[in-house]
Amino acid sequence: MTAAARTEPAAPTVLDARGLSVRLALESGTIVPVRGIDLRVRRGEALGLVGESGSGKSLTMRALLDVLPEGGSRGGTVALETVAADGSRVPARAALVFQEPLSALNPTMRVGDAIAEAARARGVRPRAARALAVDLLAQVGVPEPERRARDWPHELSGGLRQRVMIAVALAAEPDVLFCDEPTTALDVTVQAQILALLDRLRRERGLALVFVSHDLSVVAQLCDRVAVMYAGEIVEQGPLGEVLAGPAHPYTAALLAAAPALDHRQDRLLPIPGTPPDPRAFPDGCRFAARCRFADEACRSARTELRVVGADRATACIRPGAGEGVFS
Ligand SMILES: Nc1ncnc2c1ncn2[C@@H]1O[C@H](COP(=O)(O)OP(=O)(O)OP(=O)(O)O)[C@@H](O)[C@H]1O
Repeated sequence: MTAAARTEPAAPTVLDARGLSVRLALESGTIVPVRGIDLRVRRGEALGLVGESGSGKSLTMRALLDVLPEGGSRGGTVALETVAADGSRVPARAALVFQEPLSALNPTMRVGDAIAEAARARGVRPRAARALAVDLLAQVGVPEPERRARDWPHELSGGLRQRVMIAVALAAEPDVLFCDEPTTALDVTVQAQILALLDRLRRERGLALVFVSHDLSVVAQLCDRVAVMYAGEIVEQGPLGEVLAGPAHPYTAALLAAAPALDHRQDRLLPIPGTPPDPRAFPDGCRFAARCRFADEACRSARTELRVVGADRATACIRPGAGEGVFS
């Protein structure tokens, strides 16, 4: 796989979020851990949403799907629909793949039945749903699919379980597949196989992917575009190759320097010095300023809005490119 753009420019939009924010009502008060998120994903495109733990990736994804935790509400607009050439709008179907399939798969259901159930939820008849389950197991690379369809989730390895989870997701015939750290729990060889599978599915089916990860080098293997999150905001967005070659935000540059080598000799993220701010007390101005070696007074009082810095590229840094080359 390469990071080259593979998406037709004219591919229709399937997901369009504008000014998305998340508000959480907690016992200790209300917080806004995510704000001002603009995201657009086209058919067949893979968008990576990357950032450290706690940056708001999962809440953003849950807000996009309107499945926020208790006490959560979203602001802004989310259009999960395809816009045809004639301008008509058709709702887009979405499915979700999690990090830990064992907790997502029903332990009392054979894996074939779990896939068939997902197909039946969109009206497929029982016999056809069972046949589809075996077919989907084959499509996601599960060997001996007829036999494996009768297995229980706990009988499968982590990699096979993740393939089953992807088959469950595909049974819903999604236009957009949301993946939340789907390979984080897997060893690097199996991780590469699952990424290759997701890449094949999007090419064969025109599936759009929203791929959430803390690991930029994983995102780099799969995605055409990347949105970098920090402290609940997108701080940089653009085509993957361009962002990697010349990060326009010092946080992206720091993430890049901390990312495991693309050859996976290193399997964990090296921490960036300092810690992200608490959503209960986000600072005014640039939220990365306290950890940024280029920050000055202007940064601490600046309005951090994404600014266009090139074709299809945006950064929230008021000095785009300040950290370029310094962290690497
Ligand atoms: N139910 C909740 N109650 C209180 N705070 C929450 C809740 N869910 C998320 N948060 C807070 O919102 C912020 C964003 O969380 P989120 O889970 O979206 O981050 P993330 O980038 O997905 O992190 P991770 O990679 O660890 O999942 C964090 O500071 C988190 O502590």
